[in-house]
Amino acid sequence: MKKVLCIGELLIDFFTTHTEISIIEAKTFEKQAGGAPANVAATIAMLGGQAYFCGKVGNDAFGHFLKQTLEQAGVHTDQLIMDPSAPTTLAFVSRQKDGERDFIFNRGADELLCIEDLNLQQLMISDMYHFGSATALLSEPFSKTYEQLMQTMLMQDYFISFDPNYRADLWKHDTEQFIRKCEPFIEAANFIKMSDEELLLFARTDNFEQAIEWLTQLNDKTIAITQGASGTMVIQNRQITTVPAFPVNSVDTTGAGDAFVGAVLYQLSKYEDTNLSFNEWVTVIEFANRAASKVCEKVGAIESLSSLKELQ
Ligand SMILES: Nc1ncnc2c1ncn2[C@@H]1O[C@H](COP(=O)(O)OP(=O)(O)O)[C@@H](O)[C@H]1O
Ligand SMILES: O=C(O)C[C@@H](O)[C@H](O)C(=O)COP(=O)(O)O
Repeated sequence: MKKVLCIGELLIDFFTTHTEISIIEAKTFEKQAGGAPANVAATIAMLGGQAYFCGKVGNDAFGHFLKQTLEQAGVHTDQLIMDPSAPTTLAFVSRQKDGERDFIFNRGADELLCIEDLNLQQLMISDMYHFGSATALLSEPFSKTYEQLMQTMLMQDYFISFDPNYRADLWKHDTEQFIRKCEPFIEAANFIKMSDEELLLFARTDNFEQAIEWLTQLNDKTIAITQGASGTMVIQNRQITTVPAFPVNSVDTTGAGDAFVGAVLYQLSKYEDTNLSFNEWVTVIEFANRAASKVCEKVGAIESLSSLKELQ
């Protein structure tokens, strides 16, 4: 089984304890471990895969809670840096009726990850690498570190996975800057997961058909467009199909996208050769839809992964 390293943010998600309430009005919040690439690593480990995480938290109570949560999920944390000079990053999350979420990010240690913090030799022991841009590409030094790591993995011809994870409030709606930062990752990746909204952003159109046409020109990679309860569209060269979602009673979709990516990477890590045929990809996506739907049945990202054990 291949080793998968997920690089990016590990943070505390403080969810409003009531739904359909704004962060302004909310009085109480619930603490949960989160951070998109960390959620991916936890999913892989919970499914029985070999997951590694690389990122930075503060050497404070929140940082220790996060490290412990990842380790309990079975993720290797040798490359998780605990910085005594910065607080752990916090996100405040409110959930609306339509499943949309509002975020306020208090950035801390995660954005301070430098290449000098890392033991590159140890990082290179993995075979597959997952990048997600939610906070990583936003500011230096983390964005530089991220680009350098991606280029290093690309030169070594490792398998690269990418999830753009657009957060409008973090990027202050500067979609051009977001697209520009993501483009090298889209070019380098073997597997990309995007939501349908992100697809329209990258294809620079409001027309879904035109956006799909743009996608079919990205050769030699497999792209999954997640569409919530409508399932996932999978595209490889010019082949396209939609794999239906698993119907569930969804209470919170936070982490569904990450569980989806984690489940894809877990399945891929079991193959000797990751150059799968289109039909093999469809089977992988069916499994990932099932894993993602499980996460929708509970609140939170990593906390709702316990039900994945039955899928092992
Ligand atoms: N309400 C739902 N019912 C069943 N499955 C869902 C639901 N919402 C999401 N999923 C599953 O989770 C995957 C990712 O969800 P989505 O919300 O599209 O991603 P993201 O969290 O990245 O925005 C979907 O492709 C689907 O398989
Ligand atoms: O990393 C973030 O942006 C916040 C995460 O903590 C949160 O867990 C999340 O948004 C998960 O992403 P999703 O899978 O796209 O719901």
